Amino acid sequence: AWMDADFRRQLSARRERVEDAFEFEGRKVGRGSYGQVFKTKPRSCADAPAGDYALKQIEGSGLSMSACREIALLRELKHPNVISLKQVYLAHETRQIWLLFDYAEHDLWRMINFHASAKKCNSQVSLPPNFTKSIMHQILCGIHYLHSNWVLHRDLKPANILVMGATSPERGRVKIADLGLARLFHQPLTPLTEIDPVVVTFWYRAPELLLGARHYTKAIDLWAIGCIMAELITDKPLFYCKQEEDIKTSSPYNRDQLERIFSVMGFPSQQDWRDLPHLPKYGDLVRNFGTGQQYARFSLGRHMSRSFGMSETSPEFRLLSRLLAMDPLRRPSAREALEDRYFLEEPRPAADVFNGFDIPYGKRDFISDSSDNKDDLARQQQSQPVHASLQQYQQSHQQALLLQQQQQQLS
Ligand SMILES: Cc1ccc(-n2nc(C(C)(C)C)cc2NC(=O)NCCN2CCOCC2)cc1
Repeated sequence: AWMDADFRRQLSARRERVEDAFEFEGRKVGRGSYGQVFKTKPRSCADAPAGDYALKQIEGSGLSMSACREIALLRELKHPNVISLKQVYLAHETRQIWLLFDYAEHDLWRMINFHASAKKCNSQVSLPPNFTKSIMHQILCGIHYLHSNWVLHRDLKPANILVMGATSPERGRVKIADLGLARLFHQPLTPLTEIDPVVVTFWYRAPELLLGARHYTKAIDLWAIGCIMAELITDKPLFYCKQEEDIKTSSPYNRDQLERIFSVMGFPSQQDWRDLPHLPKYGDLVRNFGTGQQYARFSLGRHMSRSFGMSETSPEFRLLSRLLAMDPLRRPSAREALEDRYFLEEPRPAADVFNGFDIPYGKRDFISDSSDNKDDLARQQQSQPVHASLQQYQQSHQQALLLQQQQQQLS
């Protein structure tokens, strides 16, 4: 071995083991193709500050390409709205890699599902008037930081927008993360469904990607942020499209997803999107949709005003329509979006997106090894979790609230 055996023994004896520093038995909160995540607390002997941490055990063993990329990328990045990597543990015996992060109790996927379910049974949840504005402001700040460092996210969706919980010193702060799945391949053309049986969702994918654009761009991230803004306002995915089971298409062209986008946005004219005819899949588009006359009367303004009573002259709508420009060249940069009037007028965005309001969401459930966590699978599909019934969801939520209250009384 290249290293003196005695020196290796010394290093090994001194190396801090993750199981010695953290308690994580039975505290798994997430699992997917990327690995698994535990909610942990440092043991008294550890030198980590008290509080909750997320321990991600990377799938596979040894320094895989993705592990290398995640560590190399995260250790360079430091911004309040981007998840921060606290520590890396290399278990030499098992060649396991563990990443330590701050723990985020909430994420937009669970939060939006909670509001959607509450709406369905007419039990309104009170939220600050600047709730959407605060979340949007922090997402754009985080993405502006990433884009300034020439880091593209490529897979922005509600599940990847984490929010710190009540017990965190950063209560109500947005942290952009990437829980994996789309991370292994960078080219937009690689069929992700080959690496993971879980169907990937196209609801947040920009139209140019669906029409064969060969490279991710910053504008692709801004489109996804527009989709997230609409979903925060309406509690429904703007471009919701049923996922055919195990789509094996290797082409990026997804007719149903494009159909959904056109039925909300209208069909892009030559004036709207000059470069459209130069996209690789333009031929398929013409074959499937012709001149798009059937979408002539559709527009985002019509959709948002008819379905959600949103005024087309409101600053909120104007920013939304800028972000959802069909032509990527017409979408604002993150900085230009942050300078939009929407963020300058009252109520101003807050550092705590809950603005001191009680946080109504339950804590993350621990998942057992036996049962596949349908929530986790649904989250990866970014499709709505299939709750056997709303009552079941409510009951489990009520139980969670009750348990939380009992725990608070005990502590
Ligand atoms: C291969 C690879 C995978 C992920 C990343 N990646 N990229 C990001 C940016 C900076 C773009 C937001 C974040 C991560 N990793 C995680 O979020 N990791 C998850 C952290 N979470 C886990 C659950 O608990 C909170 C922290 C990079 C490369």
